[in-house]
Amino acid sequence: MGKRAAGFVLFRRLCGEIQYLLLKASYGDFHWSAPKGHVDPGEDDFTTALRETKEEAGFDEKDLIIYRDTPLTLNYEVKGKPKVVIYWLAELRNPNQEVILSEEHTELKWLPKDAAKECVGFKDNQVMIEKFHEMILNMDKNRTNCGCP
Ligand SMILES: Nc1ncnc2c1ncn2[C@@H]1O[C@H](COP(=O)(O)OP(=O)(O)OP(=O)(O)OP(=O)(O)OP(=O)(O)OC[C@H]2O[C@@H](n3cnc4c(N)ncnc43)[C@H](O)[C@@H]2O)[C@@H](O)[C@H]1O
Repeated sequence: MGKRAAGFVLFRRLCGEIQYLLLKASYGDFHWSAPKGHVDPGEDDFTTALRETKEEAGFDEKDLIIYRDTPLTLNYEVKGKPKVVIYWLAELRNPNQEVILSEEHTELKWLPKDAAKECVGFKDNQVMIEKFHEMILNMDKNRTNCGCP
C-alpha cells in the first residue's frame, strides 16, 4: 500500500509580491515542502490538510482563504513505494501572521514563485507551483475586469 498525504500551498501578498511558504524538514534529507502530512485512517484529505497546516505552521482554517475546488495532486515514490500528495491553494488572510513551526521543521521561508520552485527542487512540485501561480494571476485579472466600480 502506498502513502497518502495532503496539505496546502500557502501564499501571502506582501508589499505587492506573492510569496509561498516553505518549511525545511528536520529529518531525512532535510527537504523543503509546503505544509502537509500523512492522511490518518478514516480521515478525509481536506481534514488532513487543515490538521497538518495547524500542526506544522500554526494556521487555522479561519486564517486562510482556501481555493477548495482546484486541488492538485503529486505522485512520486518514497523508498520504492508510491506516494500521493493532494495540495490545495490557500492565501494567508493576514500576511504578517507569524508561522509557528513544529519539531518536524527547523526553518521557514516565504519565497516568490521562482525562488520557491528552486527551493523545492522536484520538477512536479515546480510545475504545481507554476500552475497555482497562474491561477492566482488569472483570479486577480478577472477581479480587475469585473466591471465593479
Ligand atoms: N523520512 C523521515 N525520517 C524520520 N522521520 C520522519 C520522516 N518523514 C516523516 N517523519 C516523521 O513522521 C512523523 C509523521 O509525520 P506526518 O507529517 O504525519 O506524516 P508523513 O507522511 O511522514 O508526512 P509527510 O508526507 O509530510 O512526510 P515527509 O516529509 O517525509 O514527506 P515528503 O513526501 O515531503 O518527503 C519524503 C521523501 O520524498 C522526497 N520528495 C519530496 N517531494 C518529492 C517529489 N515531488 N518527487 C520525488 N521525491 C520527493 C523528499 O526529499 C524525501 O526524501 C513526524 O513526526 C515526522 O517528523
